[in-house]
Amino acid sequence: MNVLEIRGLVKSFTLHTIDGRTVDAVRGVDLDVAGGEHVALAGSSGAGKSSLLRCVYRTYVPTAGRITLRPSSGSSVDLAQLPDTQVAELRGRELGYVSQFLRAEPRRSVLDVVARAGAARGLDLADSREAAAAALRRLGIEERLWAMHTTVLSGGQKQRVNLAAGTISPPRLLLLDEPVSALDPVNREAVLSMIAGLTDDGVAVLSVFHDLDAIERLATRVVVLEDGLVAADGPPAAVLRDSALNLEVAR
Ligand SMILES: Nc1ncnc2c1ncn2[C@@H]1O[C@H](COP(=O)(O)OP(=O)(O)OP(=O)(O)O)[C@@H](O)[C@H]1O
Repeated sequence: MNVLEIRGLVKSFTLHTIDGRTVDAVRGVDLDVAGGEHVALAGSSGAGKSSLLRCVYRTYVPTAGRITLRPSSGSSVDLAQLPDTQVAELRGRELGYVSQFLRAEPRRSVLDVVARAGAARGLDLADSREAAAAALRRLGIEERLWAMHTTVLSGGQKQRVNLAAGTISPPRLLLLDEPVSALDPVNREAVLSMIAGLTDDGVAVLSVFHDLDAIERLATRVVVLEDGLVAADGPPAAVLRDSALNLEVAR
């Protein structure tokens, strides 16, 4: 069953500082993601991949189109039209987003940051701290780092804390924007297996990886964007080897 159905999605930006010029980042995209499916967005720089993810998470308000999310209970909602307060509620249990950057929280410890994400997903205080500890162990964050402030972590540690927070109590739909870009090979491997496990558990995943190997290993489908439009949609093996699509995915 589809967890996410996007129809006719358009996102345009008006550049007020440059003569009010308009940039059309997403120009009419249709896309479905079912539970237990991992759809990877591919395509060259500026094709609209991150803008599309941000429209689904509603960091960006879409210019036109529908983004239907089927929550675990209750009726479907159109994320494109939903009031901000209801979007905030959905960002708990239903909708998760992990970008390559950890939002700086100067006075919070690593454990707090992850536990707060658990609380936002509806866990009570004790459960959220326990779940945070489990998530940090899963991501290989040593216990000696848990009391530290997130600002002092290395790039790779920050990225793993971010992943721990994003997956502490897996949402129904997980959006990933280059989540392994700062990781060393060992940690990258651990994170890729964890993401594969989430898909096996039925989570719907929509991702951007600038890494062909990660896409081949994790994706059940690849959607190639070109200039804000879908240029291809199919199984990874077929789509990634279609040289005509001129994929600029960094290895
Ligand atoms: N906040 C914004 N304001 C203005 N233009 C934007 C904004 N965000 C994205 N764009 C523009 O939209 C287009 C698509 O950008 P987007 O970041 O979605 O592409 P992408 O496929 O994710 O690229 P990359 O692989 O380089 O991250 C680009 O031309 C970009 O400059």
